[in-house]
Amino acid sequence: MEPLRTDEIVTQLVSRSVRIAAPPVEAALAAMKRPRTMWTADDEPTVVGGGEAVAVEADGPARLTRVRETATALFADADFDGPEVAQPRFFGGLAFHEDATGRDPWTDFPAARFVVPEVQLVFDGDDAWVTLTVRDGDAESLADRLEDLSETFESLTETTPADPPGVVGRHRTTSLEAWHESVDAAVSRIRAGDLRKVVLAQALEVELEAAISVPDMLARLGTAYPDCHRFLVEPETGASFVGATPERLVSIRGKTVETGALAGTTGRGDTDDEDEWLAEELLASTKDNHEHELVAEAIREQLDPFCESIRVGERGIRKLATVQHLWTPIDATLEQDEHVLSVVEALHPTPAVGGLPPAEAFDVIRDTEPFDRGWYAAPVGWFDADGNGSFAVAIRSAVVNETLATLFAGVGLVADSDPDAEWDEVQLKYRPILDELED
Ligand SMILES: C=C(O[C@@H]1C=C(C(=O)O)C=C[C@H]1O)C(=O)O
Repeated sequence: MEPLRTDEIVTQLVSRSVRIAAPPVEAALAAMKRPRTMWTADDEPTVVGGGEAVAVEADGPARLTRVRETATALFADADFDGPEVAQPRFFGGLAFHEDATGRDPWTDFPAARFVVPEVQLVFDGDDAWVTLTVRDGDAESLADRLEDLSETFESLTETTPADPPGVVGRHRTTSLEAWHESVDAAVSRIRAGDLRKVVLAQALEVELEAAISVPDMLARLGTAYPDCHRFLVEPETGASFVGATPERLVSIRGKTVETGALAGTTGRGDTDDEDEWLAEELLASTKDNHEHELVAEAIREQLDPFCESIRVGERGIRKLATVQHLWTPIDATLEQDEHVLSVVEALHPTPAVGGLPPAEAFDVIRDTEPFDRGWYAAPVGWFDADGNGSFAVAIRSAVVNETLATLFAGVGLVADSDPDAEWDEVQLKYRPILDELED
C-alpha cells in the first residue's frame, strides 16, 4: 500500500478491538505479517504490530510537522470503538539526518515513516488487546476477522528462542588508523573552540552463518537487557531495524513528560569490587561529567519552551549487562497539551548522539563518517490520537537482513578524549547486539 503524503485526501480509519488471553510476545510477532513492529519498555505495555492499515512518510526539515498533521487529520476522522489501552497507534521513526539519502543498508528506511498496523496487539498483564484497523472498512467484517485473529493468537504456545546464528565474517567501515585521524581532527576543533562536543560513530558489517530470526533475537535481548527499550521496525520488504536501547528520548502522557540524560560510559567489572570501582571512577571523571552535563543542559534548554516546570534528578549510574553509564532522570510538566512529535522534534538529536553546537557537529559527522547513519541514533517509537507517545534513541542497534547485519555504535568526543579509549568504547557498545549474533 502506498504511504499517504500530507497533500492527499484522507481516508477513514476504522478500528475494532477485542481482549484475549495474552499469547507469548515473540510467538505473536513471528505470526504477524510484514511490515512488523515491536515496542517493549520497562514501564509501558508491550506492543506488537503487523500489516499496514496506513503509512505516512515525509522528508526535509518539516518532516515531523507533516507526519503530525497527517496523523492528526486521520485520527480526527477515525472510527475507533474500544478502551484507551487498545487504541490504534502510529509506530515508526526517522533517519538521523533530515535529508537522509537511504544508502545501503537503509534503502527501505525513508527520512520519516510511521505506520498504523493493521493488527496491533497490546499486552496488558495476563491479557492482550487485539486491534484491527482498516481503511474505509465496515465494522461487521472486522468483527469476523477479529474472531479469527483471536483464535490464531490464543493458539500460540511458548517456544525457546533459537541460539544466535554465528558469525563467519566481519568488516569494519573505519580502520583504527582512520579513527585516530578523525578523533584527532574533532578534538583539535573542540580545543580551538568552534565545537564543544561531537559524537562520532562506526559501523560493523557482520556476515552470519545462518539467516537470523528477528523474533528470537528480540527474545534473547529481552533476557540480557530487561530494562532497555527493545524495538523493531521492519518494512514490508528488505532489512529490519532492531535494537535494545537504554536511552529514552521522551515519553508524554497528558502533561507529564519523562526523559533523561544518558552519556558517559565505562565497562563492567569482573568482580563486584572492580565493578564498583569503575562506577566510582565514572562518577568522579571530569571528562565524563562534562560530556554528560552538556547533554543534561541541552535537554533542559530544549524542553523549557514547552514546560511549566522541569525537575532534574540526581546524577547516578545506569548499569547494563555490558556497560555502565552516567544517567540523570529528568521529568517535566507541560504548560499546555503538546504532541509528543513536537517535543521529539525539539530534542532530536540531543548531544548524547549529535553534538554541540548542533549545526557544527552535524557537519563534522557528515564529513567524517564513511557510512550512512540511517535510523541509527534517531528517534524510534509510537504516538496515539491524543498526541501521547513514547520515543527512544535507536542506539545499541543493527540493520539485519537474512545473513547480513550492520551494527552501529558511537562515542561522545570532548577536548580530552583519547582515540584508543574511544575506540574501545565503540567495541563495547557493539556487544549487546554482537552477543546475539555470535554463537
Ligand atoms: C552513541 C551511543 O551512545 C551514546 C553515547 C554515550 C557516551 O558517549 O558515553 C553514552 C550513551 C549514549 O548516549 C551508542 O551507543 O552508539
